[in-house]
Amino acid sequence: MKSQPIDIRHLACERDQRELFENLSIQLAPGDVLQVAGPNGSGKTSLLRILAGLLPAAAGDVCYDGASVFSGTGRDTWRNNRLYIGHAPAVKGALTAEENLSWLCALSQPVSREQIWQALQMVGLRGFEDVPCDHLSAGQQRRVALARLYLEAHPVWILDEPFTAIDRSGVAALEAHVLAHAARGGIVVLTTHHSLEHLAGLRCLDLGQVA
Ligand SMILES: Nc1ncnc2c1ncn2[C@@H]1O[C@H](COP(=O)(O)OP(=O)(O)OP(=O)(O)O)[C@@H](O)[C@H]1O
Repeated sequence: MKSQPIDIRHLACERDQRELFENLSIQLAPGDVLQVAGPNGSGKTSLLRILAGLLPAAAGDVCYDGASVFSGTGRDTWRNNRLYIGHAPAVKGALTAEENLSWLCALSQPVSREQIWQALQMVGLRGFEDVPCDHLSAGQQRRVALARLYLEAHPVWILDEPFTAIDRSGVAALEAHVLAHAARGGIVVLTTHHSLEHLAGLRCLDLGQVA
């Protein structure tokens, strides 16, 4: 699904009365993959949460298709167009992988059992559909959360540390999926401490140089 442009304008972030960054401006076009980099505590997660609409900005605006994502119909449109996966896998331990995905996806678009099984196969979890998530490893739990990228059709992905606890083949598969999404006109904003320099066309925003 093709994204509309994203315009981040003069954004500022404060946490506990400490300024993390200010006057952050960047435009993202369909096909862009942006890695938000920077040292621990520089505000990468905070920026992604602001973009996702989960944390208020101290100043500035973010526009999607020309409308502010912070209020009114622009906010509703944005919620329908962006998929945020936070740094904690956010799966419920008592529920199976299939039940978690069914529940998570129902918030945006209901999916069939077959679709869920296909997505779990894509992230290497075929055969684990019926296992409660608290019986899965850390990497497997993250794979359950990442299966949403194969199920939901949002043009904008906001991914906080998606590679954490993922093994080498899983990282390669996810990188390929991110590039394929961008090639279809999607936009991906992600944080990671992994080097992604080998990804063609990758853009980088270093918060260590913005503050
Ligand atoms: N819930 C919170 N309440 C108040 N301050 C917070 C909260 N979470 C984070 N902070 C502060 O905001 C700052 C930035 O945190 P953030 O998680 O955005 O950084 P980060 O760049 O993602 O770090 P890391 O690389 O360690 O994941 C930190 O100094 C942290 O203390």
